[in-house]
Amino acid sequence: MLLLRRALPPSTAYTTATRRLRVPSRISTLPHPHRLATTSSTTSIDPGFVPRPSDAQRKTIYALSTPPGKAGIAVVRISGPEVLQVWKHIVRRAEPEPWRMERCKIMHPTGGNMLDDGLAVYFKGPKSFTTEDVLELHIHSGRAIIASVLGALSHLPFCRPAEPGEFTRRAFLGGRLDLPQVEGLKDLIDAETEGQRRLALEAAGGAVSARFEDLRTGIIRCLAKIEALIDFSEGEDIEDGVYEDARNDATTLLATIRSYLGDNRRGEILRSGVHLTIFGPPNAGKSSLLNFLAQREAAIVTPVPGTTRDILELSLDIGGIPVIISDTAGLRPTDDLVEQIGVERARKAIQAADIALCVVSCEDTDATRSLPSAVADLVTERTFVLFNKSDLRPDASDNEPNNNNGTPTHWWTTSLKTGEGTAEFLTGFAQALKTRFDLDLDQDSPHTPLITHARHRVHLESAAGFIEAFLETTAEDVVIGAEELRYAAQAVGKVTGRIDVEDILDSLFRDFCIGK
Ligand SMILES: Nc1nc2c(ncn2[C@@H]2O[C@H](COP(=O)(O)OP(=O)(O)OP(=O)(O)O)[C@@H](O)[C@H]2O)c(=O)[nH]1
Ligand SMILES: [Mg+2]
Repeated sequence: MLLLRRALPPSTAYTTATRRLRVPSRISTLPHPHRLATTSSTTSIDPGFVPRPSDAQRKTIYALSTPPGKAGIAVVRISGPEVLQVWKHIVRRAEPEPWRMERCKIMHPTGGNMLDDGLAVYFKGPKSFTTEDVLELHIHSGRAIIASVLGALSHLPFCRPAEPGEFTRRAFLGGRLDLPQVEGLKDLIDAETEGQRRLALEAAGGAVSARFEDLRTGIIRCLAKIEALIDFSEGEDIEDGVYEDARNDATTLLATIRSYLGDNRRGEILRSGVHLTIFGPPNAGKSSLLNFLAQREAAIVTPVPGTTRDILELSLDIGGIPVIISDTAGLRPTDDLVEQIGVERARKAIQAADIALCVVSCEDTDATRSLPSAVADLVTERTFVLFNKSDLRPDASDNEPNNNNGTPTHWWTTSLKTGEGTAEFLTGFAQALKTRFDLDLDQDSPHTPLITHARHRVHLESAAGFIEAFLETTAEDVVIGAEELRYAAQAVGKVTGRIDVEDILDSLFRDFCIGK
């Protein structure tokens, strides 16, 4: 049996621990929009109503939720405590049956004229997107119809137009979404490639939050063991090896966090795009390659070496991966001031890139495929190489590139003029990108990167720092150790917006096995 030395007198230790656990900024205790004060008088639509409530008082918001313009359907979303009043004045029917779509006439609340013949569905809170009462009006999408319906809603004194993102903000405040889900929802709407869609869907669905929450729960379990040591007075016994258990758990948690942090920024890259810089000697076909990838004449191509001077950037989808490609000036010594600046910019772009693709003309290499001196030092085993203009050197070998800095792992031979080798290049290049960034888009969630936003990384870094600090403490300093773990849990909780550990601690303490 391990007998514990108390770090503080019993009463002090208990109150200190209890007080520390009460984190006042608990998100879930924020006033729920349903509980915000509204008065029955604000529901009046008497035109002579004085005074009109301020925007801040008008809790029912409305907005067009679909893009404006001509289309089959537009959806106007209304959320807040006065939704049933909106129904009464706009749809003019008896109370709606929740979650059931109803065909209805959309009427002007004061004018009495019909605005459109559409559909309406009422989502009774909290089973709605915002957790408030929500009404969706499905109307025909045309500028005049949309304007008339939004104009009609503006006549209701208890309604106001929603601020950007306000529906999602209410969903967050109502506890319907946490921060990674909010980020995921935004990323999902912004997603332009398959990879981005999958990543964002996972976050929006709550899987990312669940993984962060597992991590946080793990830290709190560890903390619970340390708190147990603090709370037992001298002479009381507790299971053997609790402190060692906590240290082992903390070591495992630290390794897990470190493995998330050492992900080569896969999630951030997949979300925001791989930065790829095309470089090489002048006239090798760099701009031709950019145009081939973009499937349009984005860059000027001429037989004159030194055509490209500045950096030209394009965003493309290559095999489901978002890629931001930069075409650069050909690298060569030059007296031309403008070209010198272009070459300098090219060098900086190579350094800043996640990946670089060196384009070399087959004419500029020999049978051993030595790379031209202007680029040789910039090509390493992490650079991809494209030998272009194979039509001009039908005898060109298929050998690997020969370089002083290490042999590139991926290279291809093409003629962008005849199209020879371009299909193999495209497939191989997309695969090489996936391999390089470990982005296997065909795999299911266990492979999905956890960190997709810089703020996730910041909070995980600080959690790792606190766990390391805990591991540096000894059994004599359990109170300080507990504090470090509590900070670590809070740091992870900041990712999801959950920073209160008390609820989990309570339940863990209840279940915690104490050998007495
Ligand atoms: N024969 C042949 N010509 C090509 C091929 N690819 C590009 N070209 C030509 O090579 C010339 C230079 O192409 P660019 O794409 O402008 O080359 P670049 O590397 O961007 O050149 P700079 O911008 O001057 O550095 C143009 O006349 C292209 O039409 C190819 O595969 N075969
Ligand atoms: Mg060019």
